[in-house]
Amino acid sequence: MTARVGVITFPGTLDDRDSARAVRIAGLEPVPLWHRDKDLKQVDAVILPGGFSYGDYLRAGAISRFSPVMEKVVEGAREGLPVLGICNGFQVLTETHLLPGAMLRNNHLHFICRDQKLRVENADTAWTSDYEAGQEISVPLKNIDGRYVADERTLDMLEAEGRVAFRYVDVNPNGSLRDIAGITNEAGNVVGLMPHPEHAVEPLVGTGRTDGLGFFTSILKKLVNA
Ligand SMILES: NC(=O)CCC(N)C(=O)O
Repeated sequence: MTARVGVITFPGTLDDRDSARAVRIAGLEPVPLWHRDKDLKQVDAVILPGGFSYGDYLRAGAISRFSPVMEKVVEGAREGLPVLGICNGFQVLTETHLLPGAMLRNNHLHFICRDQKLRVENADTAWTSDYEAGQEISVPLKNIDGRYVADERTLDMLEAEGRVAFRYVDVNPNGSLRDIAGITNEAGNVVGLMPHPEHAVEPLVGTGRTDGLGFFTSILKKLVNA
């Protein structure tokens, strides 16, 4: 028996299909969830995919956090449900305060779309256990509101607790403080990052790299082979 991973679609979500595909390639069953769903259909984990939910109006993720499904996501996350927010999904996670900090416009004010090198700093989370700490991976990055910020105290706390899960390597593409590309909550079940692992899971497409697959095999191991 395999585990079921919910993939939420908000109006304006773009990457739900690729996320579901990555889940399937890893050997898990993707379960489509709609932003108006009032329950999570008993899934074992949830992915908030990338895109422009609600057109990024007000602030990216600011309206999605009020979608009915988010009530259950927040409740589940607090009880240990694994949740992964990718790009716009990370923006939603900061807006719901499941993860600290906020995403601002890139410091150069442009949308960027390219492959980006990252270092996996924390390989002990639900979504990164199939990587080695310190491992460098390259996956696509595509956003305009990708600049991670938080106050100094929060940044120091994240560093001290090992909660900076990913850091940009070689170049900081957007002015994110301390080169932060993604973070985790204290328990390691909620992870958010700006780059897109779900777009780098098959050798025949894109750059041919499969560096993003580890996110999905990590959760497979946690849920099925644990
Ligand atoms: N790829 C994405 O998820 C884009 C995210 C986004 N809303 C931004 O431009 O910042």
